[in-house]
Amino acid sequence: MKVKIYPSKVYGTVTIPSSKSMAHRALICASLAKGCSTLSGIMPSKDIEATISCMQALGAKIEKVEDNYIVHGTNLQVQVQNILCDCHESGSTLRFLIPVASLTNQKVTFIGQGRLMKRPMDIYQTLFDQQNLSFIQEEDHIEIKGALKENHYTIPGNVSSQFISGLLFTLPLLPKESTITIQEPFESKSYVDLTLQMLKNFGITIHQKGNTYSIPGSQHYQAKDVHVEGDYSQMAFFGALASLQSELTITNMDPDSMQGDKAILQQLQNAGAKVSIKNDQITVTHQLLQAQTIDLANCPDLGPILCVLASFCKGYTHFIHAKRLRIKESDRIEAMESELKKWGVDISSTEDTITIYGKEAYDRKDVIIDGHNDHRIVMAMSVFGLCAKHPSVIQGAEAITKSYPTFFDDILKIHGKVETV
Ligand SMILES: O=C(O)C1=C[C@@H](OP(=O)(O)O)[C@@H](O)[C@H](O)C1
Ligand SMILES: C=C(OP(=O)(O)O)C(=O)O
Repeated sequence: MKVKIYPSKVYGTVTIPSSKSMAHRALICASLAKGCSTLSGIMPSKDIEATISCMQALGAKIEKVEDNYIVHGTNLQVQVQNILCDCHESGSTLRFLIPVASLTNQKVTFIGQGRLMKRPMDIYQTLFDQQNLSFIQEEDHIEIKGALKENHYTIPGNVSSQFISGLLFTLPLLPKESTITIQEPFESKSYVDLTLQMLKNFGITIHQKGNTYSIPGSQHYQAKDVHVEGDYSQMAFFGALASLQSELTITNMDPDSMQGDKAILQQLQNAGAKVSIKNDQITVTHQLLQAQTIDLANCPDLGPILCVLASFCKGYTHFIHAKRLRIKESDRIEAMESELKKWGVDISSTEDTITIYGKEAYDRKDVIIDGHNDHRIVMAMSVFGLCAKHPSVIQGAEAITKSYPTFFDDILKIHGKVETV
Protein backbone atom coordinates (compact mmCIF):
# COMPACT_ATOMS: atom_id res chain seq x y z
CA MET A 1 0.00 0.00 0.00
CA LYS A 2 1.24 3.46 -0.97
CA VAL A 3 0.04 6.51 0.95
CA LYS A 4 0.44 10.17 0.12
CA ILE A 5 0.99 12.41 3.11
CA TYR A 6 0.18 16.10 2.83
CA PRO A 7 1.61 18.76 5.15
CA SER A 8 -1.24 19.36 7.59
CA LYS A 9 -1.92 21.27 10.74
CA VAL A 10 -3.41 18.68 13.11
CA TYR A 11 -5.69 19.37 16.06
CA GLY A 12 -8.22 17.68 18.31
CA THR A 13 -8.27 14.48 20.33
CA VAL A 14 -6.93 11.02 19.58
CA THR A 15 -7.60 7.84 21.56
CA ILE A 16 -4.61 5.53 21.70
CA PRO A 17 -5.17 1.76 21.35
CA SER A 18 -4.10 -0.88 23.87
CA SER A 19 -0.49 -1.53 24.74
CA LYS A 20 0.78 -4.30 22.49
CA SER A 21 3.26 -5.38 25.15
CA MET A 22 0.60 -5.64 27.83
CA ALA A 23 -1.86 -7.36 25.49
CA HIS A 24 0.70 -10.11 24.64
CA ARG A 25 1.34 -10.62 28.34
CA ALA A 26 -2.32 -10.68 29.36
CA LEU A 27 -3.14 -13.19 26.61
CA ILE A 28 -0.26 -15.47 27.57
CA CYS A 29 -1.00 -15.38 31.32
CA ALA A 30 -4.74 -15.93 30.76
CA SER A 31 -3.91 -18.80 28.38
CA LEU A 32 -1.87 -20.50 31.07
CA ALA A 33 -4.50 -20.06 33.81
CA LYS A 34 -7.01 -22.64 34.95
CA GLY A 35 -10.47 -21.24 34.29
CA CYS A 36 -11.86 -18.37 32.31
CA SER A 37 -10.42 -14.84 32.02
CA THR A 38 -12.02 -11.90 30.24
CA LEU A 39 -9.57 -9.47 28.64
CA SER A 40 -10.92 -6.09 27.61
CA GLY A 41 -9.51 -3.12 25.73
CA ILE A 42 -7.30 -5.16 23.37
CA MET A 43 -7.03 -3.86 19.80
CA PRO A 44 -6.35 -6.68 17.32
CA SER A 45 -3.19 -6.33 15.23
CA LYS A 46 -1.03 -8.85 13.40
CA ASP A 47 1.30 -9.29 16.37
CA ILE A 48 -1.56 -9.82 18.79
CA GLU A 49 -3.23 -12.25 16.39
CA ALA A 50 0.05 -14.17 16.25
CA THR A 51 0.10 -14.61 20.02
CA ILE A 52 -3.57 -15.65 20.03
CA SER A 53 -3.08 -18.27 17.31
CA CYS A 54 0.06 -19.66 18.98
CA MET A 55 -1.66 -19.96 22.37
CA GLN A 56 -4.56 -21.70 20.61
CA ALA A 57 -2.08 -24.10 19.00
CA LEU A 58 -0.79 -24.78 22.53
CA GLY A 59 -4.31 -25.67 23.71
CA ALA A 60 -5.89 -22.43 24.97
CA LYS A 61 -9.41 -21.53 23.86
CA ILE A 62 -9.62 -17.87 22.90
CA GLU A 63 -12.76 -16.28 21.54
CA LYS A 64 -13.53 -12.69 20.63
CA VAL A 65 -16.93 -11.68 21.96
CA GLU A 66 -17.75 -8.11 21.00
CA ASP A 67 -14.77 -6.09 22.27
CA ASN A 68 -13.52 -8.71 24.73
CA TYR A 69 -11.34 -11.77 24.49
CA ILE A 70 -12.65 -14.70 26.53
CA VAL A 71 -9.78 -17.03 27.36
CA HIS A 72 -9.93 -20.58 28.73
CA GLY A 73 -6.45 -21.65 29.72
CA THR A 74 -4.43 -24.71 28.71
CA ASN A 75 -2.45 -27.10 30.89
CA LEU A 76 -0.08 -27.54 27.92
CA GLN A 77 -0.87 -31.29 27.74
CA VAL A 78 -1.50 -30.96 23.99
CA GLN A 79 -2.13 -34.26 22.25
CA VAL A 80 -1.34 -33.03 18.71
CA GLN A 81 1.85 -34.33 17.14
CA ASN A 82 4.00 -31.56 15.68
CA ILE A 83 2.41 -28.36 16.97
CA LEU A 84 2.73 -25.40 14.58
CA CYS A 85 3.04 -21.83 15.90
CA ASP A 86 2.95 -19.02 13.33
CA CYS A 87 4.51 -15.91 14.87
CA HIS A 88 4.14 -13.72 11.75
CA GLU A 89 6.78 -11.03 12.44
CA SER A 90 6.35 -10.77 16.18
CA GLY A 91 9.60 -11.07 18.11
CA SER A 92 7.67 -10.93 21.37
CA THR A 93 5.46 -13.88 20.39
CA LEU A 94 8.40 -16.05 19.31
CA ARG A 95 10.68 -15.27 22.23
CA PHE A 96 7.93 -15.38 24.86
CA LEU A 97 6.56 -18.70 23.64
CA ILE A 98 9.60 -20.86 22.87
CA PRO A 99 10.16 -21.74 26.56
CA VAL A 100 6.40 -21.95 27.25
CA ALA A 101 5.90 -24.33 24.32
CA SER A 102 8.81 -26.50 25.45
CA LEU A 103 6.65 -27.57 28.41
CA THR A 104 4.36 -29.52 26.06
CA ASN A 105 7.29 -31.90 25.63
CA GLN A 106 6.18 -32.28 22.01
CA LYS A 107 7.82 -31.25 18.79
CA VAL A 108 6.83 -27.59 18.25
CA THR A 109 7.64 -25.76 15.02
CA PHE A 110 7.72 -21.97 15.00
CA ILE A 111 7.40 -20.20 11.68
CA GLY A 112 7.47 -16.50 10.89
CA GLN A 113 7.78 -13.86 8.22
CA GLY A 114 9.95 -10.92 7.29
CA ARG A 115 13.11 -10.64 9.30
CA LEU A 116 11.80 -12.60 12.28
CA MET A 117 13.98 -15.68 11.93
CA LYS A 118 17.06 -13.50 11.41
CA ARG A 119 16.62 -11.73 14.75
CA PRO A 120 18.91 -13.16 17.49
CA MET A 121 17.79 -16.47 19.03
CA ASP A 122 21.16 -17.84 20.16
CA ILE A 123 20.40 -17.32 23.86
CA TYR A 124 17.71 -20.00 23.62
CA GLN A 125 19.90 -22.15 21.36
CA THR A 126 22.54 -22.14 24.12
CA LEU A 127 20.04 -22.91 26.91
CA PHE A 128 18.48 -25.79 24.98
CA ASP A 129 21.93 -27.18 24.09
CA GLN A 130 23.02 -27.00 27.75
CA GLN A 131 20.00 -29.09 28.75
CA ASN A 132 20.38 -31.55 25.85
CA LEU A 133 17.05 -30.46 24.35
CA SER A 134 16.47 -30.16 20.65
CA PHE A 135 16.57 -26.62 19.16
CA ILE A 136 16.96 -26.61 15.40
CA GLN A 137 17.00 -23.27 13.65
CA GLU A 138 16.68 -23.15 9.86
CA GLU A 139 16.23 -20.15 7.60
CA ASP A 140 12.42 -20.10 7.89
CA HIS A 141 11.60 -21.97 11.09
CA ILE A 142 12.69 -23.11 14.53
CA GLU A 143 11.86 -26.58 15.77
CA ILE A 144 12.11 -27.48 19.44
CA LYS A 145 11.51 -30.62 21.44
CA GLY A 146 11.87 -31.26 25.15
CA ALA A 147 10.93 -29.38 28.29
CA LEU A 148 13.18 -26.77 29.88
CA LYS A 149 14.13 -27.65 33.45
CA GLU A 150 14.64 -25.80 36.71
CA ASN A 151 18.05 -24.19 36.69
CA HIS A 152 20.21 -21.24 37.68
CA TYR A 153 19.98 -19.33 34.41
CA THR A 154 22.44 -16.57 33.53
CA ILE A 155 21.31 -14.37 30.64
CA PRO A 156 23.12 -11.46 28.92
CA GLY A 157 21.10 -8.29 29.51
CA ASN A 158 21.88 -6.51 26.28
CA VAL A 159 20.44 -8.67 23.50
CA SER A 160 16.68 -8.74 24.14
CA SER A 161 14.64 -8.64 27.33
CA GLN A 162 12.14 -10.90 25.56
CA PHE A 163 14.26 -13.97 26.47
CA ILE A 164 13.98 -13.05 30.15
CA SER A 165 10.21 -12.53 29.88
CA GLY A 166 9.88 -15.90 28.10
CA LEU A 167 11.64 -17.67 30.97
CA LEU A 168 9.61 -15.75 33.58
CA PHE A 169 6.35 -16.99 32.01
CA THR A 170 7.61 -20.59 32.01
CA LEU A 171 9.66 -21.29 35.12
CA PRO A 172 6.84 -20.88 37.70
CA LEU A 173 5.20 -23.95 36.12
CA LEU A 174 8.19 -26.24 36.85
CA PRO A 175 8.14 -28.35 40.03
CA LYS A 176 11.11 -26.68 41.75
CA GLU A 177 12.61 -23.20 42.14
CA SER A 178 14.75 -21.58 39.43
CA THR A 179 16.76 -18.38 39.35
CA ILE A 180 17.64 -16.03 36.52
CA THR A 181 20.61 -13.69 36.83
CA ILE A 182 20.91 -10.92 34.27
CA GLN A 183 24.39 -9.80 33.27
CA GLU A 184 24.98 -6.06 32.95
CA PRO A 185 24.24 -3.99 30.98
CA PHE A 186 20.56 -4.78 31.58
CA GLU A 187 18.68 -2.98 28.78
CA SER A 188 14.91 -2.84 28.17
CA LYS A 189 14.50 -3.69 31.88
CA SER A 190 11.19 -1.83 31.93
CA TYR A 191 9.75 -4.61 29.75
CA VAL A 192 10.75 -7.24 32.32
CA ASP A 193 8.95 -5.12 34.93
CA LEU A 194 5.82 -5.24 32.74
CA THR A 195 6.08 -9.03 32.68
CA LEU A 196 6.41 -9.14 36.48
CA GLN A 197 3.41 -6.82 36.83
CA MET A 198 1.21 -9.06 34.66
CA LEU A 199 2.46 -12.27 36.31
CA LYS A 200 1.52 -10.82 39.71
CA ASN A 201 -1.93 -10.00 38.37
CA PHE A 202 -2.40 -13.67 37.51
CA GLY A 203 -1.22 -14.86 40.93
CA ILE A 204 2.42 -15.70 40.13
CA THR A 205 5.11 -14.83 42.70
CA ILE A 206 8.64 -13.86 41.64
CA HIS A 207 11.28 -12.54 44.07
CA GLN A 208 13.79 -10.00 42.85
CA LYS A 209 17.13 -9.08 44.39
CA GLY A 210 19.20 -6.76 42.23
CA ASN A 211 19.60 -8.44 38.85
CA THR A 212 18.54 -11.88 40.12
CA TYR A 213 15.01 -13.23 39.94
CA SER A 214 14.00 -16.25 42.09
CA ILE A 215 11.05 -18.12 40.73
CA PRO A 216 9.40 -20.59 43.12
CA GLY A 217 8.19 -23.75 41.35
CA SER A 218 4.81 -25.55 41.34
CA GLN A 219 2.86 -22.32 40.88
CA HIS A 220 -0.50 -21.95 39.14
CA TYR A 221 -1.72 -19.05 37.04
CA GLN A 222 -5.09 -17.88 38.38
CA ALA A 223 -7.72 -16.71 35.89
CA LYS A 224 -8.31 -12.98 36.05
CA ASP A 225 -10.31 -10.31 34.23
CA VAL A 226 -7.91 -7.67 32.95
CA HIS A 227 -8.38 -4.39 31.14
CA VAL A 228 -5.37 -3.57 28.94
CA GLU A 229 -4.11 0.03 29.18
CA GLY A 230 -3.19 2.36 26.30
CA ASP A 231 0.15 2.13 24.50
CA TYR A 232 2.82 4.76 25.23
CA SER A 233 4.95 3.56 22.27
CA GLN A 234 2.03 4.52 19.97
CA MET A 235 1.20 7.67 21.94
CA ALA A 236 4.74 8.82 21.13
CA PHE A 237 3.87 9.39 17.44
CA PHE A 238 1.05 11.77 18.34
CA GLY A 239 2.99 13.38 21.19
CA ALA A 240 5.88 14.13 18.84
CA LEU A 241 3.52 15.38 16.11
CA ALA A 242 1.87 17.84 18.51
CA SER A 243 5.27 18.96 19.85
CA LEU A 244 6.41 19.70 16.31
CA GLN A 245 3.52 21.84 15.15
CA SER A 246 0.33 22.25 17.20
CA GLU A 247 -1.64 20.84 20.09
CA LEU A 248 -3.27 17.45 20.56
CA THR A 249 -5.12 15.82 23.40
CA ILE A 250 -4.25 12.16 23.68
CA THR A 251 -6.53 9.88 25.69
CA ASN A 252 -6.54 6.35 27.15
CA MET A 253 -3.14 6.92 28.77
CA ASP A 254 -2.72 5.52 32.29
CA PRO A 255 -0.69 8.11 34.22
CA ASP A 256 0.56 5.34 36.56
CA SER A 257 1.65 3.05 33.75
CA MET A 258 4.92 1.15 34.15
CA GLN A 259 5.62 1.16 30.41
CA GLY A 260 9.21 2.23 29.73
CA ASP A 261 8.04 4.22 26.71
CA LYS A 262 6.24 6.58 29.06
CA ALA A 263 9.70 8.21 28.96
CA ILE A 264 8.40 9.96 25.84
CA LEU A 265 6.64 12.47 28.11
CA GLN A 266 9.93 13.50 29.73
CA GLN A 267 11.73 13.56 26.39
CA LEU A 268 9.12 15.85 24.82
CA GLN A 269 9.37 18.16 27.83
CA ASN A 270 13.18 18.10 27.71
CA ALA A 271 12.92 19.16 24.06
CA GLY A 272 10.76 22.11 25.13
CA ALA A 273 7.19 20.94 24.46
CA LYS A 274 4.46 21.56 27.01
CA VAL A 275 2.95 18.38 28.42
CA SER A 276 -0.03 18.44 30.77
CA ILE A 277 -1.68 15.39 32.27
CA LYS A 278 -5.22 15.18 33.58
CA ASN A 279 -6.52 11.73 34.52
CA ASP A 280 -6.09 9.59 31.39
CA GLN A 281 -5.67 12.57 29.04
CA ILE A 282 -2.36 14.09 28.00
CA THR A 283 -2.27 17.39 26.17
CA VAL A 284 0.92 18.15 24.27
CA THR A 285 1.54 21.65 22.95
CA HIS A 286 4.18 22.90 20.54
CA GLN A 287 6.90 25.27 21.79
CA LEU A 288 10.33 26.10 20.43
CA LEU A 289 12.27 22.80 20.41
CA GLN A 290 15.88 22.20 21.34
CA ALA A 291 18.30 19.29 20.87
CA GLN A 292 19.24 16.95 23.73
CA THR A 293 21.07 13.69 24.48
CA ILE A 294 18.71 10.70 24.48
CA ASP A 295 19.48 7.29 26.00
CA LEU A 296 17.53 4.56 24.19
CA ALA A 297 18.67 1.67 26.45
CA ASN A 298 15.30 1.38 28.15
CA CYS A 299 12.99 2.58 25.36
CA PRO A 300 14.29 1.28 21.99
CA ASP A 301 10.88 1.52 20.29
CA LEU A 302 10.91 5.31 20.68
CA GLY A 303 14.01 5.51 18.46
CA PRO A 304 12.38 6.16 15.04
CA ILE A 305 9.93 8.84 16.18
CA LEU A 306 12.57 10.56 18.31
CA CYS A 307 14.79 10.72 15.20
CA VAL A 308 11.95 12.63 13.52
CA LEU A 309 11.61 14.96 16.50
CA ALA A 310 15.38 15.55 16.50
CA SER A 311 15.31 16.46 12.80
CA PHE A 312 13.36 19.59 13.74
CA CYS A 313 15.20 20.43 17.02
CA LYS A 314 17.80 23.11 16.59
CA GLY A 315 21.30 21.75 17.27
CA TYR A 316 22.81 18.28 17.73
CA THR A 317 20.73 15.47 19.20
CA HIS A 318 22.87 12.51 20.28
CA PHE A 319 21.23 9.12 20.73
CA ILE A 320 23.19 6.64 22.83
CA HIS A 321 22.73 2.88 23.51
CA ALA A 322 20.87 2.53 20.23
CA LYS A 323 22.32 -0.67 18.81
CA ARG A 324 19.29 -2.87 19.54
CA LEU A 325 17.41 -0.79 16.98
CA ARG A 326 19.43 -2.72 14.40
CA ILE A 327 17.77 -6.04 15.32
CA LYS A 328 14.10 -5.13 15.11
CA GLU A 329 11.69 -5.56 12.14
CA SER A 330 14.29 -3.62 10.15
CA ASP A 331 17.70 -2.20 10.98
CA ARG A 332 15.97 0.90 12.32
CA ILE A 333 19.14 3.00 12.43
CA GLU A 334 19.96 2.23 8.81
CA ALA A 335 16.29 2.71 7.81
CA MET A 336 15.88 6.09 9.51
CA GLU A 337 19.23 7.26 8.17
CA SER A 338 18.38 6.42 4.56
CA GLU A 339 14.81 7.80 4.68
CA LEU A 340 15.58 11.01 6.59
CA LYS A 341 18.44 11.75 4.18
CA LYS A 342 15.85 11.80 1.37
CA TRP A 343 14.35 14.84 3.11
CA GLY A 344 17.81 16.39 3.52
CA VAL A 345 18.21 15.67 7.25
CA ASP A 346 21.79 15.83 8.54
CA ILE A 347 22.04 12.39 10.22
CA SER A 348 24.95 10.04 10.88
CA SER A 349 25.39 6.92 12.98
CA THR A 350 27.84 4.46 14.51
CA GLU A 351 26.98 0.90 15.57
CA ASP A 352 25.48 2.15 18.87
CA THR A 353 24.74 5.88 18.35
CA ILE A 354 22.86 8.28 16.10
CA THR A 355 23.57 11.99 15.67
CA ILE A 356 21.12 14.40 14.05
CA TYR A 357 21.66 18.09 13.41
CA GLY A 358 18.14 19.48 13.28
CA LYS A 359 16.70 22.50 11.56
CA GLU A 360 13.38 24.28 11.41
CA ALA A 361 11.98 23.21 8.04
CA TYR A 362 12.40 20.74 5.14
CA ASP A 363 11.26 21.79 1.68
CA ARG A 364 12.23 18.99 -0.73
CA LYS A 365 9.58 18.01 -3.29
CA ASP A 366 8.50 14.57 -4.57
CA VAL A 367 10.11 12.61 -1.73
CA ILE A 368 9.34 8.88 -1.89
CA ILE A 369 9.86 7.04 1.37
CA ASP A 370 10.38 3.28 1.75
CA GLY A 371 8.68 1.81 4.84
CA HIS A 372 11.34 -0.95 5.23
CA ASN A 373 8.51 -3.36 6.12
CA ASP A 374 8.55 -1.80 9.58
CA HIS A 375 5.50 -0.27 11.27
CA ARG A 376 7.53 2.13 13.39
CA ILE A 377 9.42 3.48 10.36
CA VAL A 378 6.13 4.04 8.46
CA MET A 379 4.48 5.81 11.40
CA ALA A 380 7.55 7.94 12.16
CA MET A 381 7.95 8.99 8.52
CA SER A 382 4.22 9.81 8.33
CA VAL A 383 4.72 12.27 11.19
CA PHE A 384 7.66 13.78 9.30
CA GLY A 385 5.53 14.09 6.15
CA LEU A 386 2.77 15.94 8.02
CA CYS A 387 5.36 18.47 9.25
CA ALA A 388 7.27 18.93 5.96
CA LYS A 389 6.67 21.69 3.40
CA HIS A 390 5.55 19.47 0.49
CA PRO A 391 3.63 16.17 0.08
CA SER A 392 5.50 12.86 0.16
CA VAL A 393 4.66 9.24 -0.63
CA ILE A 394 5.30 6.28 1.68
CA GLN A 395 5.64 2.85 0.06
CA GLY A 396 4.91 -0.29 2.06
CA ALA A 397 2.62 1.60 4.43
CA GLU A 398 0.67 -1.61 5.19
CA ALA A 399 3.43 -2.42 7.69
CA ILE A 400 1.34 -0.51 10.28
CA THR A 401 -0.92 -3.56 10.57
CA LYS A 402 1.79 -5.20 12.71
CA SER A 403 0.85 -3.05 15.70
CA TYR A 404 -1.59 -0.25 14.76
CA PRO A 405 -3.94 -1.06 11.85
CA THR A 406 -6.02 2.09 12.46
CA PHE A 407 -3.07 4.50 12.53
CA PHE A 408 -4.03 6.38 9.35
CA ASP A 409 -7.70 6.52 10.41
CA ASP A 410 -6.55 8.22 13.60
CA ILE A 411 -4.37 10.66 11.62
CA LEU A 412 -7.45 11.55 9.53
CA LYS A 413 -9.49 12.11 12.71
CA ILE A 414 -7.05 14.80 13.84
CA HIS A 415 -7.27 16.45 10.38
CA GLY A 416 -4.01 15.09 8.99
CA LYS A 417 -4.40 14.71 5.22
CA VAL A 418 -3.41 11.26 4.02
CA GLU A 419 -4.71 9.21 1.09
CA THR A 420 -3.90 5.89 -0.54
CA VAL A 421 -2.49 6.23 -4.06
O1 LIG B 1 8.76 -7.23 25.88
C1 LIG B 1 8.24 -6.49 25.03
O2 LIG B 1 7.01 -6.31 24.96
C2 LIG B 1 9.14 -5.76 24.09
C3 LIG B 1 10.47 -5.62 24.39
C4 LIG B 1 11.39 -4.77 23.58
O3 LIG B 1 12.30 -5.61 22.91
P1 LIG B 1 13.83 -5.87 23.42
O4 LIG B 1 13.78 -6.34 24.80
O5 LIG B 1 14.29 -6.91 22.45
O6 LIG B 1 14.54 -4.57 23.29
C5 LIG B 1 10.63 -3.93 22.55
O7 LIG B 1 11.53 -3.43 21.59
C6 LIG B 1 9.54 -4.73 21.87
O8 LIG B 1 8.87 -3.95 20.92
C7 LIG B 1 8.52 -5.17 22.87
C1 LIG C 1 10.23 -4.62 17.94
C2 LIG C 1 8.91 -4.67 18.07
O1 LIG C 1 8.17 -5.77 18.36
P1 LIG C 1 8.66 -7.30 18.41
O2 LIG C 1 10.05 -7.32 19.00
O3 LIG C 1 7.67 -7.97 19.28
O4 LIG C 1 8.64 -7.83 17.01
C3 LIG C 1 8.10 -3.44 17.94
O5 LIG C 1 6.88 -3.51 18.12
O6 LIG C 1 8.66 -2.36 17.63
